[in-house]
Amino acid sequence: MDIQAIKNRFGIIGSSPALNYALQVAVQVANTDLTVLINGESGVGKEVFSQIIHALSARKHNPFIAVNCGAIPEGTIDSELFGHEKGSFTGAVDSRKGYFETVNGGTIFLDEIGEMPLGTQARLLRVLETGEYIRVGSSKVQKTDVRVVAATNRDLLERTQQGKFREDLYYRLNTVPIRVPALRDRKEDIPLLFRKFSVDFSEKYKTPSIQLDEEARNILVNYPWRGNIRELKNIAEQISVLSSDKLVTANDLKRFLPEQPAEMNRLPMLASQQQNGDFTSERDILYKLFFDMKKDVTEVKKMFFDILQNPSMAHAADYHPENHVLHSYPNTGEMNTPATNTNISNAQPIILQDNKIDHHEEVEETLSIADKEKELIVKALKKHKGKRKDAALDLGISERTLYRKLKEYNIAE
Ligand SMILES: Nc1ncnc2c1ncn2[C@@H]1O[C@H](COP(=O)(O)OP(=O)(O)OP(=O)(O)O)[C@@H](O)[C@H]1O
Repeated sequence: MDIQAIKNRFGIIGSSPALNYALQVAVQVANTDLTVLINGESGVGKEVFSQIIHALSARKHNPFIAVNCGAIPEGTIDSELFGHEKGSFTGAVDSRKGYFETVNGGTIFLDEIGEMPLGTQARLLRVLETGEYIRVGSSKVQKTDVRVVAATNRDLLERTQQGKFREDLYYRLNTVPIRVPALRDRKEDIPLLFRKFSVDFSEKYKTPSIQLDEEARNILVNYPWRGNIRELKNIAEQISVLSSDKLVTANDLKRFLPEQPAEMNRLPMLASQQQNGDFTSERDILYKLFFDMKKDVTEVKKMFFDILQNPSMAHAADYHPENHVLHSYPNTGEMNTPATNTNISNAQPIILQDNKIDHHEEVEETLSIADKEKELIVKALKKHKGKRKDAALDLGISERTLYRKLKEYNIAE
């Protein structure tokens, strides 16, 4: 089948040889029942390969399901994949079919296979080799006919050496490997993707499509894109929404790229516009408002932390919110500070009008909730030697939420 037709059908942008080769392999292998292991960094677009393989196979009229092994807690993954019997564990009030049962005849895409617990790997190996599986809490062997396409952004061979991934399963899965190249290894695709996303977002947000000047284009092409296409798409969306000037210069672009201070990344246009004291659209004002509100939330959070650490500060006389001017918003003109004086690029720390407690220095460090959250996540993972389950427990969030946040903040483990 023609590769260009595949690209059109699945919305795949790019013409680099490495991408074309990966697509060629996917097309060739689709109509066999071979197990496929898709390899590539996070955000390179592995999932669409599994869809292509299913759609071009004889199973195309049967179910396809994508399961993210990294997002399912260890305690429930066996039951989700293979089902369980009533009463097999606390909370199993009914028996339930697993995906290998419901997808019988179709394809299962097991994303983040490297995160699969060892016990589940044993069950998976069995189903791959014999088509047999057993529901959790049952002793009855059942049969299924499911094709497995797996994906990982990890070095699975290294995981086998660490004892975290079964070697026999690795070789079983790796029957046909497909390597989806990182964006930095297919630089020629970057401008094409950016253009496509810019057009998509201009339609979505009903704004004129953004364009890059030559210098900006060079920066875009040479940026490392550790979050790959997902990151490029996010940046294109941010610029589409936030940039008032539709011809984006190198300086404009740099403000969006993560090497720059986080605050500037999020609100680049406001910073430049405010130098003129001139807000030109309602949306700009809204963004400014959100930004100020976010700072205030940070401040309130900090107050609580301070109170928790030092309960004596909680006495009414010390903390009456009405005594504190947290911030002023630009929209009403009723606040203490006129909008035009509020310059984000020179954003002053929020100073509580409280003469007993001076938060000045600490507040400067904690302007962004996102940065703080990211820092805590990295700390927790380090503390628990990369064990997501323990890190999530320590952070007081679910593994699923932790997983989402790792993606959101592009945290490599
Ligand atoms: N070639 C492409 N053309 C256009 N959009 C793409 C392309 N490849 C991926 N995308 C888009 O990039 C985003 C990331 O893709 P996807 O989720 O498939 O990556 P992934 O490699 O599976 O990531 P992860 O390993 O984190 O699961 C998606 O929004 C997807 O639609």
